[in-house]
Amino acid sequence: MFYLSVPPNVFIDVVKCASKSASSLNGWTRVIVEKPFGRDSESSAALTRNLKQYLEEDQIFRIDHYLGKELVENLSVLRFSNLVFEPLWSRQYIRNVQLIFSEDFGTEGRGGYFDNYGIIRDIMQNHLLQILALFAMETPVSLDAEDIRNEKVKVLRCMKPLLLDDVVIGQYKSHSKGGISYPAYIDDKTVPNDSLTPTFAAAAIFINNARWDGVPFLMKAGKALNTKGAQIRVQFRHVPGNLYKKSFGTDLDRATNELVIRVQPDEAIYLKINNKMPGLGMRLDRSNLNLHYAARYSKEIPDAYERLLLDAIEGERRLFIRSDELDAAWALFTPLLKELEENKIVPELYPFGSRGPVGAHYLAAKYNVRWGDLSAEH
Ligand SMILES: NC(=O)C1=CN([C@@H]2O[C@H](COP(=O)(O)OP(=O)(O)OC[C@H]3O[C@@H](n4cnc5c(N)ncnc54)[C@H](OP(=O)(O)O)[C@@H]3O)[C@@H](O)[C@H]2O)C=CC1
Ligand SMILES: O=C1O[C@H](COP(=O)(O)O)[C@@H](O)[C@H](O)[C@H]1O
Repeated sequence: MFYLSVPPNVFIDVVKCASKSASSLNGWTRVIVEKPFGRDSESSAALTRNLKQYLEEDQIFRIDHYLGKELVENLSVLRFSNLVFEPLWSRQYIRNVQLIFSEDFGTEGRGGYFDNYGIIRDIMQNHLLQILALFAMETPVSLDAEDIRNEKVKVLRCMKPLLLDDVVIGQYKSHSKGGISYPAYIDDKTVPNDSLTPTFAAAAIFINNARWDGVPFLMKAGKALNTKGAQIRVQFRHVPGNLYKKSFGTDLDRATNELVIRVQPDEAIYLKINNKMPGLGMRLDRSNLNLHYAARYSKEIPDAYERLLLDAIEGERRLFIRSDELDAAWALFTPLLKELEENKIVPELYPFGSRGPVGAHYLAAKYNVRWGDLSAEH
């Protein structure tokens, strides 16, 4: 097994040499490829074409380490093995879904790699989109790798390519707090000082199928923000004819159920519900039904790469990206990326350590959504 932890410009040479001089004669030869799998549809297709000169598709293991994270693996279990969730998993009950990634540090010396890609290619087109595909796909025929990947491809193909109007980009600027000064993205020595590369992006994605028609899937990813984490938030619709409407005042959104899958840190799955506060009066409260992993399990959660490497050794392809999945993913983002770059769209600056550009709030508001991670009681 070869793990290509090398710069992408040497992928093909390494694969060529490995397949000609070091492939197994009587066992198997597999190659794990790290992202970036190209920069857009064309370069990704060229990379696949070149790899396939030397390898069959089933020898190529394209890694997306988010698929190896415990709570991303658990997504299908949650959906397909609990009667209470699957019937609610559609436009009928779900108002919006949010996929949120944040880091509280900047590019810190990795700007050379990052500046050529930006946050949309670094996080959204792969990690967040993969989670979205698993979240939104139809029930697969079985847990077999091909059955699951078939469903992921189908749902990716139902998504509408992203529109510039549904995207906000940002870039962090320097900021001083408590006597400490935090650098701007362009202060990174490996980044050109006129770089327009986004370090933050928010986007609204729609899925053109019977299950999800009209439901906004909002993605948000950023570096140098106020927190580090990754989460999936599912905001359910209002209760029709709610008998307790008066108790919620004018803000009915606060009263809707929300399912939160906290991928990291401090893994948890919790459901926000309304309940009566104990006492003689009738006052309502919001509480969490909480599966908190650290409290429930004493066993350490394996690192995503541990799981994925073990799967590759065992020939299990379920958590690796098939070439048609990759094509479908690039088809969604390539027109947007081209438009951003050709028109030199200027990112909105946000201070290092902040909650990101205000544009992200306007984007959410356009679809009557509030980011769940920014609410007072998230
Ligand atoms: N670092 C990151 O944050 C991220 C990395 N990745 C991907 O992960 C992989 C590894 O990243 P990273 O460790 O940062 O990469 P580096 O650029 O630091 O290179 C990793 C290795 O590649 C070897 N290498 C470089 N050039 C050649 C060459 N011409 N021929 C043979 N070997 C070469 C280097 O060997 P030597 O030390 O001998 O020079 C080094 O061991 C890459 O595919 C990258 O795209 C993806 C996302 C983020
Ligand atoms: O692939 C990448 O992921 C890391 C974040 O991974 P995590 O497991 O620490 O959440 C990100 O920092 C990097 O920019 C990106 O290339």
